[in-house]
Amino acid sequence: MNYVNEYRKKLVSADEAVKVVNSGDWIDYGSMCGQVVMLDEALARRKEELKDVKIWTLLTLRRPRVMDVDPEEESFVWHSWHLSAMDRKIASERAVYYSPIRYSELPRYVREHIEPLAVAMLQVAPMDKHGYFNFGPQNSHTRAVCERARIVIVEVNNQLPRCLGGYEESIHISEVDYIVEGNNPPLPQLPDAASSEVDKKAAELIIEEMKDECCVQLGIGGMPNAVGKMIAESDLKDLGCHTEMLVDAYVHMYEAGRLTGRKKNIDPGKMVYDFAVGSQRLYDFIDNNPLCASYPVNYTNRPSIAALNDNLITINNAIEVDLYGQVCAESVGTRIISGTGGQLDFVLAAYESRGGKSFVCLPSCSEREGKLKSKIVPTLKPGAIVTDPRSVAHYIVTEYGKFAMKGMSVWQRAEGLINLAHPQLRDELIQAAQAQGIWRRSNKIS
Ligand SMILES: CC(=O)SCCNC(=O)CCNC(=O)[C@H](O)C(C)(C)COP(=O)(O)OP(=O)(O)OC[C@H]1O[C@@H](n2cnc3c(N)ncnc32)[C@H](O)[C@@H]1OP(=O)(O)O
Ligand SMILES: CCCC(=O)O
Repeated sequence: MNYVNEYRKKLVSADEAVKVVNSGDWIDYGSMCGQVVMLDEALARRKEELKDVKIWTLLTLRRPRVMDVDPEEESFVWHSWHLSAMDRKIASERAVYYSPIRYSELPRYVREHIEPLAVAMLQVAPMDKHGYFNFGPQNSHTRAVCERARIVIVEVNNQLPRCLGGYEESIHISEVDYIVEGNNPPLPQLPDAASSEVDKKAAELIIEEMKDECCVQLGIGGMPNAVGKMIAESDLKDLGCHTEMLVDAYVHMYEAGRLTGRKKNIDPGKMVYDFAVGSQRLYDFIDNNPLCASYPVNYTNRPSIAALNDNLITINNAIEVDLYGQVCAESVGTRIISGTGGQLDFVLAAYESRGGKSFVCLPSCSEREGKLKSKIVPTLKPGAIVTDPRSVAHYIVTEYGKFAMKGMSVWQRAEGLINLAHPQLRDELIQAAQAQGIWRRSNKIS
């Protein structure tokens, strides 16, 4: 079948396409590398005509034009399923409304619980000969959004890698209402940041717990990426990849011969991921690569699926951990930093996996205003969000050690966690533990 005529009929300018948006509408802007660019500029040009257009997105990587033209938030309201560093910056200037959700639940939530969206707009790769537009490196909940929208507008970007499924990695032209040919901006790049000494020490402690053939999930943030790079330099063999976010570290692991996926129980031989953000090297690696399989997040992150892989090792980051073992990975007190994302999904999945282990890693402290501030804290700051309840978190790791706290009593947790704190900050934590009634006389610090 030839789709060229249908393509021509649906092809419009960005200004023409965004005429379908009305005041009060809920619309979706695409996620991550797939957020719209030309359509965003065109919508921003309609600022004076529109009021209260509510925009959904997830993990903003480019500053949207609609935010710049509407500082009073009269025309456009920004909603995110997960905040990126860019969203945090926007949130310091104006409201960004976050919806707390376990990321694995998002496609079903979109399909079954939100009101139909007026418009879904998203970037896609150029149409293939079968009439499909590939979503690029953001499978996520994209297909669910398209199904739930009355009108679908695609903005074609020939820079988007074609990410093979899995499933739900593309949309057919018959399901698209308007096509806009974009100006092909390069993808947002996450620099492959150098690892600190603290990252390296934590990474060594985690790698000691890993064995050949285990399956690796790396979470978002500096430390998990550092662990990934050190895995590439280890002598581990036949590792597998089943992850939400594909990052450069997996390319390092693959190229170093560490990662073959041969022993995975599901999707053997495939690097399974939900979305990818990284350097151009990563985008080139996943492009049309049958080694990689992109899946919606209700496949990658659902604990009962991820856990089908034996020896699932999940490595995520946190902001603070309290002496009871509650993990906060998404706020500093009431100040939102990110979101639950897939962290809880993968903590649950690792424990369900035969031989699996979840690691939440963080530097023991940060230095602010010339003072060391512990990230192991007596209690979380007022308003801090518990990402992983104490009943599910498994290993906590800092540069000073690791502690498997699952099932431990509160006094064992206090001891184990204080041993992960910076040595200069341990005494005050012991005093707090005593005051909280979770320190026994026999407790000791190594
Ligand atoms: C993606 C997957 O594959 S699945 C699951 C992974 N998802 C998750 O874990 C979701 C929640 N986790 C996260 O979002 C991240 O891992 C984080 C936020 C915990 C850490 O990410 P990093 O990029 O390493 O964080 P970083 O150290 O740069 O801190 C982020 C911000 O919080 C601030 N911050 C972090 N800890 C503290 C603290 N204890 N006190 C004050 N501020 C803090 C930093 O200053 C920084 O602020 P800025 O962006 O305004 O400069
Ligand atoms: C998009 C969600 C990212 C995360 O899980 O942290």
